[in-house]
Amino acid sequence: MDIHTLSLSRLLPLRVLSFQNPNSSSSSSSSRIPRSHNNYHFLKLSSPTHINRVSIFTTTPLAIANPSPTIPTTDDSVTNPTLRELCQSHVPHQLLQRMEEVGYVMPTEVQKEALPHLFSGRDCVLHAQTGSGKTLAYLLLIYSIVNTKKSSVQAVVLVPTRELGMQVTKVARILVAKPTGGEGEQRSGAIMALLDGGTLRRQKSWFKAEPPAIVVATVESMCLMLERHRFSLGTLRVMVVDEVDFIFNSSKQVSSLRKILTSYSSCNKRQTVFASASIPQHNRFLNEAVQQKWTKRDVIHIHVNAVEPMPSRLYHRFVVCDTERKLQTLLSLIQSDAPESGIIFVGEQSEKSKKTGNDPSTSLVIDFLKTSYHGSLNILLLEDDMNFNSRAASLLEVKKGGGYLLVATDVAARGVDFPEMTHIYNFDPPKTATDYLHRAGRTCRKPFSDVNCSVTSIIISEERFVLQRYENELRFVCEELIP
Ligand SMILES: Nc1ncnc2c1ncn2[C@@H]1O[C@H](COP(=O)(O)OP(=O)(O)OP(=O)(O)O)[C@@H](O)[C@H]1O
Repeated sequence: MDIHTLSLSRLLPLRVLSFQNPNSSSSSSSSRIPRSHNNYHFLKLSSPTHINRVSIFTTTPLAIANPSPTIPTTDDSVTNPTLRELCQSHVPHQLLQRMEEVGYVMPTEVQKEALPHLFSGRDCVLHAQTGSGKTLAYLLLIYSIVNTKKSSVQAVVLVPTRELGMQVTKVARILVAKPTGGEGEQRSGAIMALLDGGTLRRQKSWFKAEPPAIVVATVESMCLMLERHRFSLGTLRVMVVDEVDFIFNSSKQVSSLRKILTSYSSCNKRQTVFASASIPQHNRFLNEAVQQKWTKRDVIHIHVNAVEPMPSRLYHRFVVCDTERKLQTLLSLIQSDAPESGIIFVGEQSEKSKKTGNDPSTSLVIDFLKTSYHGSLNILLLEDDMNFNSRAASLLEVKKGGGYLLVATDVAARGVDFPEMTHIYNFDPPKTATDYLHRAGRTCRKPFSDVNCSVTSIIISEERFVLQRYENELRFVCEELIP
């Protein structure tokens, strides 16, 4: 078996290995961890104090990361290429212009490592931090392959939620919009979002009359289209599965995804990309991908920042209180933090709790904030049980920019980009370390920014050990806030 794993932080020469103690007065640690809050003081460290944070900076590409040997050079365009330089002979000129206009000039780490492999036709598993720019990496591959003027489906992006689908579609459309002063126009309808919900029927007939070049679809919608023979994968050149671990873990989606991948495996001339910030047991996954022929044998695993799966500008805190004090504690935190925008994650209501007629946590939090919070942030809700129009309306508000507090279930935890987000609150604890990672990853999403963001878990004392497990697994340190 010929699977290549490029775990950059393991393979690259480690440039800096720094151990920082938040009690030290070094400027780097103090700039990272704000020390004073109106109502809270950091009094206690929850983990051993001798190793507080391990930051590993891996900025030099290794020869092994490239398909051809690296020739040592002092030329900056080789060691530090721009996105234009990486994409030059692959992506249409107009799109490069547009990309720069939008603000994508320098590649993020995962883009720098992945794009040469993607352009060379290799199947790839993109495994990199939340907010590290995986979406742009696979969209650039798609635009290097498809002819948007042609009426046949050449690329499919599969996503687990409608919200993520809307976002990917938006970025895909922004990239092919006419650049200022540029020439030519894209075929309208070259990109289609095939997401569950109201417009699906209309889209199906449109799909038949004039197939789009690129389809962004939820797994279930795509499976339905295939089963009803409204669509075949025969013309496909590239398939991307975003948040792949989530889909494989979802009892609702996994069998549909397997059907799609099995059907796709018989296509010729195909390229496959899987993406996520978390791919537990990735070696097993890669083996299965090859065995099931979802990918070619030389699939490449691009693992960026394997040691530090969450952005290093993110700092983690927790506060312990009684269940009855949780809402009040949340309010105090919001008042002292004064977030630009924040998400309050709450657990999904169990079937049992629904049957007994209890209110879901989301309603409790929303109702409490609407009566008790008197700040300027707009209070919004996003949860599974909302109808599609209300979900879309909340997302639209969020996408207008900062200035909101979004009360959400984990439906908002995967892939959705909230660039203005500065604070995450876990009102209910995440169920797994992976859930923690994706919730926390909704902040710090401006790749080249140095703004600090925080994630705060409000827990009862019995939940402390669960958080400790997440700290060990994800290798971060959580500080206790004492009210
Ligand atoms: N090269 C770049 N330069 C500047 N900004 C970028 C670049 N690439 C991506 N971004 C921005 O970074 C943010 C995060 O990107 P993106 O949503 O693709 O991350 P991701 O890796 O898919 O995250 P997740 O794992 O959470 O899905 C977006 O706002 C995007 O516009």
